[in-house]
Amino acid sequence: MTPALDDLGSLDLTKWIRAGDRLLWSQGNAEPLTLIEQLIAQRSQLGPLDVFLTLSFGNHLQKEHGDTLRFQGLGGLGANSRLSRLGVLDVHPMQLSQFCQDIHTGRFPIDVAFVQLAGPDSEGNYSAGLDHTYTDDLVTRARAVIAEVNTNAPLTRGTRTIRADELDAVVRTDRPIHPAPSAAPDEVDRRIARHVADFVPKRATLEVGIGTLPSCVLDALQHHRDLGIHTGMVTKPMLDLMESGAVTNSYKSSDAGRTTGSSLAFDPSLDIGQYPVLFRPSRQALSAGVLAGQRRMTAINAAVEVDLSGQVNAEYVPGGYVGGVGGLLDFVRGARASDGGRSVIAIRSRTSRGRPRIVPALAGGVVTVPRSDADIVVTEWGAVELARASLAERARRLISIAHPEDRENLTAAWRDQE
Ligand SMILES: CC(=O)SCCNC(=O)CCNC(=O)[C@H](O)C(C)(C)COP(=O)(O)OP(=O)(O)OC[C@H]1O[C@@H](n2cnc3c(N)ncnc32)[C@H](O)[C@@H]1OP(=O)(O)O
Repeated sequence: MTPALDDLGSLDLTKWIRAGDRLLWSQGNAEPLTLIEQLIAQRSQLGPLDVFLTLSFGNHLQKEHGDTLRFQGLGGLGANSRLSRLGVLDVHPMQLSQFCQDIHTGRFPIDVAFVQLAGPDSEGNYSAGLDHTYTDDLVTRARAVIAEVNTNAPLTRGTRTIRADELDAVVRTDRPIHPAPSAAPDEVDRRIARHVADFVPKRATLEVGIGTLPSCVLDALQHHRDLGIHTGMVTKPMLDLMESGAVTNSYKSSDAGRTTGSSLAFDPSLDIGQYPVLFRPSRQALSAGVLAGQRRMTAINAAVEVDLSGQVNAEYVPGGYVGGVGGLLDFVRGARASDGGRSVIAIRSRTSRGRPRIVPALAGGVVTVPRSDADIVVTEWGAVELARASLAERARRLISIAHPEDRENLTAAWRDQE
């Protein structure tokens, strides 16, 4: 029988957490902030703990919490980049599919899980709400599962619901959901989006990464028809395309008629129950066979930088991690293995500080996508295809879409490398 803890005052984490434990919690909009605050408050009573971080939108963790909490994680995704730049985040470079599979099998053991849930439904069961990425794996595998049920989290259709007797403790809250950061697209983003849209074939199944650029790409697909979506995070622009008829999911090879995702970007104006969306754990959604089996799987993702041979860094900038492997390599390889599929890496040619993003050598030598997996690279200056091109041809093509003021330096650097 699950203890009902109606207010946080009755929650004493020392009942469930032991010194040396590894903790993992729901990610993105689903971070259980009440439980995290309680962990921070009680940390000195709990002893040293490994806190494993995935995607975070809030700045709740501070360097000084490192007195007891050892921060580890998949990278500098979202707000975790701050911890990396402060030098207190130990990164595990893992593909998201493998990470979730390893939690599921117990090869990457999690002792204590904090999960944000929605519900209960009319039968008394809970939904993973905004994040199905690894919630099922945590509930199945962790020694202790503590749930924060948020009345603002929507009930979402997953592959299963969570029974009350699978939870060790439940805290209820009506605190607002922490929003994802958002930035308005500018003309450069729109130019990139138009180039990307040219590579989206009829009846393609799309994966679109998160961030300003990918949202802008979705806006550029308004005149397409009968597209499908099989992605990581489901966002409002995707649901808008479902309403307009650009996305029908009719030609998908699996989950036909439904958009497939693993998490939902929270938007208080959305009634997600009205849309045919199925949320699957990432270990299923990112499985190589499922992605390769999709019709014209088209993966569209951002990156930090691309080198002249087509290697992609989506993780690291001088000074720390700002991204991670995430589902990027899973989607790139799945798209390339799919019949008629394409992988598009879309980047602005320079950062906001004028640093080139097409470079002779990647920062810190960090390769997220090997050059043998390169397909299409797009900037605001155009799009080039790298698959089946020689190294010399790749360099020539990539220099042609670099910022015009960087092309001479890049050409000289390439000659030096030859
Ligand atoms: C479930 C799934 O995972 S689905 C698949 C999608 N997931 C992935 O692709 C995982 C890997 N990708 C990512 O993490 C992200 O897409 C990123 C990091 C590559 C890009 O994310 P964005 O939000 O567009 O990053 P953005 O371009 O704003 O860069 C983030 C920071 O790095 C800096 N930066 C970016 N590129 C560079 C560069 N080449 N040199 C120096 N700094 C750079 C930016 O200036 C910015 O810094 P700031 O926060 O101080 O302003």
